[in-house]
Amino acid sequence: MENTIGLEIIEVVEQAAIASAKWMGKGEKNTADQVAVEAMRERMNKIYMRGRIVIGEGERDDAPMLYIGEEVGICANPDNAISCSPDELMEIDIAVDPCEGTNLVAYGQPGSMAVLAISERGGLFAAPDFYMKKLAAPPAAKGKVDINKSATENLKILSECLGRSIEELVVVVMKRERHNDLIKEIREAGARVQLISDGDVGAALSCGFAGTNIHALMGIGAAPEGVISAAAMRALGGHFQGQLIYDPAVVKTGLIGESKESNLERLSSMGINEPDKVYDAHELASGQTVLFAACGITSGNLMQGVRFFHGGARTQSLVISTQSKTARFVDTIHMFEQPKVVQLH
Ligand SMILES: O=C(COP(=O)(O)O)[C@@H](O)[C@H](O)[C@H](O)[C@H](O)COP(=O)(O)O
Ligand SMILES: [Mn+2]
Ligand SMILES: [Mn+2]
Repeated sequence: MENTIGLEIIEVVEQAAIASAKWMGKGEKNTADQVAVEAMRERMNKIYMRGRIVIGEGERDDAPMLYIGEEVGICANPDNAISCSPDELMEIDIAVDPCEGTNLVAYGQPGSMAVLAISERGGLFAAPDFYMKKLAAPPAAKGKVDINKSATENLKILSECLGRSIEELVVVVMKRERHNDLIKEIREAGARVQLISDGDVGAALSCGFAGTNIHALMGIGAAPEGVISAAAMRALGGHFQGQLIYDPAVVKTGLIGESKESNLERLSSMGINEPDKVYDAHELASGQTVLFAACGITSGNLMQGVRFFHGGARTQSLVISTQSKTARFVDTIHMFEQPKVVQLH
C-alpha cells in the first residue's frame, strides 16, 4: 500500500494545506475548511486507488464532499478498473480532517494541519461524530499509563517511565469548561499544563516525539480526531487510548444530540454495543498497514506551516507508516507558475 500511494498522500495533505493557508488570518473558518476539503478531494481523485471515506466531513446529506461513505480514487470507478493494478484495486479506508484546527487557521494561530490516515478496508474505527476522552503519551509509557487511572496516578507513572520529575512534565489539555477539574488536578500533582484552544491531533502527535516538550494529552476532544491520532500513535509506537463520550452533560455542549439515551441508541444502531469501552491505538487503527500523513497549515511543534513566495510555496509534512516503520518529514517547494525565485528558506 505504501509503495502505491505513499508519496501521493503527501501531495493530498500538501494541497489541502496550501489551499487552507491562503485563508490564514482572514477570520473565515468555514472557507478555510471548505477549500481544504475541495483540494484534498481533487488530489485524492487523481490517485490510482480504490478508497472509501470512513471518517470525513460528516453524513452525505450535510457534507457535499468527503462525506462518510464517499468513494475516492481513480480505481473506485469500475469503468477504470482495467487500468488499475491488483494493488491499486485493493479497497482502502481513509479518515480525513482536511483542516484540523479551522479556528487556528482563521485566526492565524499555531498548530493547524491537514491530516489523514489510511488502512486496508476495516482497518480504521468508523467513529461516530461524538466526543472521545483521550490519553496520549510517549512510547516509553505505552501500556503503562491508563485512561482508567486518575491524572495524578498517570503523572506518577509518566514521571517514572520518562525519568523526569512530575514538575518537569507538560500536559496538553483543551481549554474547555469540562476540563476545569482535570486542569486543577494536574496542577496540584505538580505538572504543568499547556492549554490549547483547538487542535488535539497535533497535541497527541507531539507526545510521540521526544523534544517537543509535550509529555501527555489528557481530556475530551472529538472522536473522529481520536481515530486519526490513534493511527499516528499506532504507527509511531506511542500510547493512545480513547473512550467515546456520548452524554451531553459531560461535554457541556449541545453538539452531540439532546440526550444520552438517544445517543446510546445511535451507537447501538452503528453496532457499538459496548459504549463505555476503552479503545487502544491498535483497536482504533487495527489494520495490518496504517499510514498517517499531515501537512502543517500554520506552524506547530512538528511542522512548519505553509510559507508562500512569489509564484510558489514551501510546505512541511510528516508521513508515518507501520509498513516501512518510518516517520518521514517531507519538505517541499511547490512551483505554481514560473516563480521569480525558488525560495530556499
Ligand atoms: O480543535 C478541534 C477542531 O477541529 P476542526 O473542527 O477540524 O477544526 C479538534 O482538534 C478537537 O478534537 C475537537 O473537534 C473539539 O474538541 C470538539 O469541539 P469542542 O466542542 O469545541 O471541544
Ligand atoms: Mn478537526
Ligand atoms: Mn476539520
